[in-house]
Amino acid sequence: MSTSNYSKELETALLAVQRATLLTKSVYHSHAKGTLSKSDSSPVTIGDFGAQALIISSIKHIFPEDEIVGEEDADDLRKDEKLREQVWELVQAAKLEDQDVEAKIGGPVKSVEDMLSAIDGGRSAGGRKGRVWALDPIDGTKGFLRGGQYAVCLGLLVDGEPTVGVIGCPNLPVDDKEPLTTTSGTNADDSEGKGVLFGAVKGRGATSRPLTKSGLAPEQKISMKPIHDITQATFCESVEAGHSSHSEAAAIAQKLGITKESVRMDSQAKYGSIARGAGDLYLRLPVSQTYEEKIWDHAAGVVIVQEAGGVVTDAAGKKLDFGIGRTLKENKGVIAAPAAVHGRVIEVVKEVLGNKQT
Ligand SMILES: Nc1ncnc2c1ncn2[C@@H]1O[C@H](COP(=O)(O)O)[C@@H](OP(=O)(O)O)[C@H]1O
Ligand SMILES: [Mg+2]
Ligand SMILES: [Mg+2]
Ligand SMILES: [Mg+2]
Repeated sequence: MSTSNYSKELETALLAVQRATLLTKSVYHSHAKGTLSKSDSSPVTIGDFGAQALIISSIKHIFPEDEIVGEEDADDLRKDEKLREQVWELVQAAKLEDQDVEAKIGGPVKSVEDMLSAIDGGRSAGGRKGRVWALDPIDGTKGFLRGGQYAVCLGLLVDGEPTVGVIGCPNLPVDDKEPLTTTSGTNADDSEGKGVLFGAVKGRGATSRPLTKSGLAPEQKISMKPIHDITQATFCESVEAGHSSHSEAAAIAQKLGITKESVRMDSQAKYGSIARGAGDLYLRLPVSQTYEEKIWDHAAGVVIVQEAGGVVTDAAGKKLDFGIGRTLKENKGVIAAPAAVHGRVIEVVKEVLGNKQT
């Protein structure tokens, strides 16, 4: 393994994600989001395709040997000319203002064919060996469509280990200390002055900075809030009850003595929010016994939370295994908490899930 400190990977990921958020923000504000239904009946928009094209094009330019596991592929765009043209317009329009900064991530995507092959560059099967990027061009697509939180997420796995993580959250406040409330995830207006970019490298800590339209803003260190009394904790969960069981989360919170209402928010904005100390715990409790969590839904968030002083495991307390392929098929659920209380939270999760654990 190389002795790299991953600063080039981090800078590339931060700028590529920042550029992609310019595209997603423009779609967020438009009425026509070009929504399609995928084979698993989940939604995808022109924003998802466009962001994936921009980010993979940057990675391919700077790190041509790396593997990429991206959520989307270009099949629908190859079939549908109107959709393809819509995405191409977005991709051409999304430019960082400073050309020198834009050049650092490979400059503009040059043609429609380059755009399609970039999107299809995310078809890697993943695996245990070498360098694999995990990309979620829009995480929380349902939140994106609803007007809630969403995130652009990019992680680098090295030999299966989450090593670099970047998350862009256009609808979160810039201020790390703004506490989460039950409305944090709703009616987000994506206005100027909002939006945060999280970054972390394994062993080097986690940071946040405001999203900009050009070069990177100055960063600040972030860390999880120390918990002195778990009954005062704030926990986050999915808005979608079909992604994480709300009733089991409520039962776990009650057993822990937590009285505050949960904060429901879409996307990996949950990982960023607890990493910066705006919330404390993230509970994702499996609803279906067959669903396999996707590596792109967690890779970036895991590095950021770990580097901010947290521990992330599945609902049984097992380490998440990112080295098996495109999914976390050996894990069920996800629990993220400050290191000091993670063990206690897992005890209670096991009590509540009880005989449901396999
Ligand atoms: N049955 C299920 N259980 C858990 N996660 C699911 C799920 N069906 C879809 N998801 C994932 O949940 C992600 C959103 O997470 P959250 O609920 O925290 O916002 C989706 O990401 P996308 O929006 O990128 O497709 C999708 O991959
Ligand atoms: Mg999706
Ligand atoms: Mg996702
Ligand atoms: Mg997605």
